[in-house]
Amino acid sequence: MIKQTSNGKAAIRCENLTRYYGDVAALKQLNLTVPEGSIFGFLGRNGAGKTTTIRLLTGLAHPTQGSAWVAGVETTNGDDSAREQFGYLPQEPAFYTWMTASEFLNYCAQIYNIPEKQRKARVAEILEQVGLKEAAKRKIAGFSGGMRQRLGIAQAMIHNPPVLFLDEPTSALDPAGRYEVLDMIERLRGQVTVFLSTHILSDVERICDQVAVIHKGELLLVSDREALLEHYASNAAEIELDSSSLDQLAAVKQQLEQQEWVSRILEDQNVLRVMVDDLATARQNLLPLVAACHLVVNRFEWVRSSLEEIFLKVSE
Ligand SMILES: Nc1ncnc2c1ncn2[C@@H]1O[C@H](COP(=O)(O)OP(=O)(O)OP(=O)(O)O)[C@@H](O)[C@H]1O
Repeated sequence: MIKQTSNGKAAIRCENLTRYYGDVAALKQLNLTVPEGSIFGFLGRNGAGKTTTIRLLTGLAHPTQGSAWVAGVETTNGDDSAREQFGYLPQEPAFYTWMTASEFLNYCAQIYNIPEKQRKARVAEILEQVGLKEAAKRKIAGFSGGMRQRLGIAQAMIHNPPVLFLDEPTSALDPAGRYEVLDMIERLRGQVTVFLSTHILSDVERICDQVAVIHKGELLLVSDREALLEHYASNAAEIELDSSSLDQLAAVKQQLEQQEWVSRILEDQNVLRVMVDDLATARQNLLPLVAACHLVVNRFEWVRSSLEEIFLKVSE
């Protein structure tokens, strides 16, 4: 497993965390340390065990085995003493949509026993922080997906916890909504520790300092993002074909797959990403091979691995 550097105290820690649902092992023997102040990406396909992990780490579900701590307070001992230490945004958050954003947050502040005198100021502060100040008096019913998720993050942060758990905060959003939510999360860097589960690799690649990959309830790797990319860095060439050559794509792909030095080919519309094991041989042979197919190529470049390739490699 690649080394995960530790920069001081752990914001989240668990030992042998395990959960069975009947015969289904939703999570097996998870040992994890999330450094304080990091944006931690918890990456896995649907059904990998992400929600189960978050529910166990926050004490919302009970483990079959193992223990967990958030900000040094145990969450798996059956009481709610750790409640103040974290905020949680579920995968499908529910809102009272007839309320305005500030009414809703005021209500959340009451649940957390924030004294009445401080509530108004806290609500105004958090609305500003998540970029909803202008929408404070608008009813939630009219909010976009991105606005709702930012409001969800505001409710999770209302009591100023040191740790935030966000379960797939971007998966139901369109590209614009994803951008605004990721941008907002990125601005939290250094203020809180963020544990963000997702199946979207580009989100992790964009904002997370640390990455863990979970697959079928098992932790496959945990690493600093850069170390991960470095470790798995394979060389790849991107070939963007002109639309006039698209009908030859399948034939070219087949030819490339037969080469010993090609390890994998990903296809995305008119772009082929050819990953190679032997760079020297590939450099000599790839372009001539493409040229021999009489393709019209708009772009050809050598690139390094993306998280997507790494994910495919480790979760096969
Ligand atoms: N309450 C439950 N009862 C039975 N099985 C469950 C329960 N909750 C989760 N599971 C099973 O545990 C496994 C992990 O589910 P989990 O919801 O944690 O995955 P996930 O990575 O969050 O996926 P998704 O993004 O689809 O929610 C799955 O096989 C799921 O069917």
